[in-house]
Amino acid sequence: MPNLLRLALIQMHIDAGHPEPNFARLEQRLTEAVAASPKPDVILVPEMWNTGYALDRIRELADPAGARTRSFVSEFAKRHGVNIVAGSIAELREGNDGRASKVTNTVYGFDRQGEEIAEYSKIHLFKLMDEHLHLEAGEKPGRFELEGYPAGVMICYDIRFPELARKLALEGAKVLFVPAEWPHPRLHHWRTLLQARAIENQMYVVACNRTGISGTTHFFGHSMVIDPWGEIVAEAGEEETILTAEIDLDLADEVRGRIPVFADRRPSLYE
Ligand SMILES: O=C(O)CCC(=O)C(=O)O
Repeated sequence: MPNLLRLALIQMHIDAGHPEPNFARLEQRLTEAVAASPKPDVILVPEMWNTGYALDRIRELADPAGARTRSFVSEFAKRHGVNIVAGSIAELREGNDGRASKVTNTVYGFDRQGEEIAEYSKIHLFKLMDEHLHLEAGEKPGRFELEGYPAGVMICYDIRFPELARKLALEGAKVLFVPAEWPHPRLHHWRTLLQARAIENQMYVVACNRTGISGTTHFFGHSMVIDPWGEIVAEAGEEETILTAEIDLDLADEVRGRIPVFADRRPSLYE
């Protein structure tokens, strides 16, 4: 029996430095997404959707312990019986034992019962946008279970690190979720890297990018769903939209059987 999952990717504008309109916009988009027929099984949201890249004020803007985000997403997921991979947000973490608080770029996953099933903080901070000056990097990969299927999550710049995607695939992930804020002029990097991660790891890649302009930075959307053979199943343009697609997770096993990359690896020579 095919393991079908219907996806909805919320490609939306984000107001940098203004969490209130961002919460309101996301609630509206989530409501639109679950009103569709058929209803999605999984919803994916872009990176840093609560604050955008207002890094100079990120400490005052970040969500303390992610509490507001967690309760909002958990409640929505439960009310509508839908899984949500909730973007990522700027989360303020209080330091223990007198250590200073820190801000992380963190994604949470919630299941249809509203239970938290994933938490991952971006491992590779993007120096070109000064992330490393304001945020603290995560320390562990984002492998989780989604309705019994092995899945993984990486955030934006992380997709430039094939080792991380490979690790998740080796741990069984058949689908990789990628929330992002990826701007022009690097559309060809975005598309090529996402396709490469799908082809080399023989897994679905589901990537949701923001859209709109923030300061001088122009985000291009182009959220994508790519199958384990590298075919683009769905791709958005540059406008706000909800991109939908249906995926069959059995295809990952079929492709892995067709070209047995994982069986043919010789890690002793290159790891
Ligand atoms: O790697 C890139 O070109 C974009 C990465 C990025 O914008 C981010 O990680 O926020």
